[in-house]
Amino acid sequence: MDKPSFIISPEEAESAANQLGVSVLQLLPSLVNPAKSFARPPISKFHVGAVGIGSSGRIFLGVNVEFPGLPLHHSIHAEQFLVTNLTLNGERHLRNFAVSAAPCGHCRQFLQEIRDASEIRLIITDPNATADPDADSDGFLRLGSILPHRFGPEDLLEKDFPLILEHHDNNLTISDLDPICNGNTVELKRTALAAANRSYAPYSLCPSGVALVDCDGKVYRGWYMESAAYNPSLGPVQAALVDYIANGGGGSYERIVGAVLVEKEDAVVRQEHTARLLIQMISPKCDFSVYHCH
Ligand SMILES: O=c1ccn([C@H]2C[C@H](O)[C@@H](CO)O2)c(=O)[nH]1
Ligand SMILES: [Zn+2]
Repeated sequence: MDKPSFIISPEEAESAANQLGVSVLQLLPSLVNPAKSFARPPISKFHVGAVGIGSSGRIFLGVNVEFPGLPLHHSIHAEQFLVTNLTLNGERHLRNFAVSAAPCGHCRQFLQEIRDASEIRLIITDPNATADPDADSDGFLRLGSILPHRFGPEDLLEKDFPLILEHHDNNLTISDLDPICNGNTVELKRTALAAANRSYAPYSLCPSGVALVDCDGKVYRGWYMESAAYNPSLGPVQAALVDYIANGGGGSYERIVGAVLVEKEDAVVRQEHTARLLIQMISPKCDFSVYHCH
């Protein structure tokens, strides 16, 4: 593969694995280094790459992203980027992933939102990582073995509640969706509403979605995703930036010229102020509007 993209089709994965004489599973660790080169860590300069395979056979990449000028908790971890990439592309399950460094506690926790999280297998490609006696013969470890005694969705939700990668529709609407405003705003508003409808906010019941448009008129979107442990939750602007980084051709954030957030008016968890702060910091001239849904 000359230019690794953030998604690799099952056919491409198969042919790359054949060329290297390895299985598709063994291909994952070999994609971690190329993935690392797409990370955006201007604060730490520490590049993290995560490469996972979904139940469809597609391979997804994740990288870490940091935002100078803002507190560190705005950062996107590579594993969170990977989960966002999976959900934005309708992938229903993550079975195996490779990652350049041991996943931090926050990521181990965020991954708990995936059904049967303990059964997800991972391999840490850092050559300094200590060999784990619990690893399978192919070197992969179960997430459950590095996060025992888990706190997760089943502590707070009904057993069959749809989890982060599973289909759900929040059935949100905006009463005056198409008032007289220019076409661009209508499209962004519709996209942000559709994103909010896919938001995973089972703990606060405050879903939200963001649409971004770049200077070429290309639209990106992302939705808020919560963690049972609250703090590892990922904001809707971060999720939309995952789409921008994965599909925007690698440009700077200043190319983002418009942003729309859709959230509930009476939300107990509101994104508006944080979203404005982040967007203003990364693209000061970006136009930002908020619409309320019901
Ligand atoms: O599990 C982890 C641990 C750290 N990082 C990132 C966050 C930050 O950008 C940098 C330094 O912590 O590495 C990840 O992406 N995943
Ligand atoms: Zn992490």
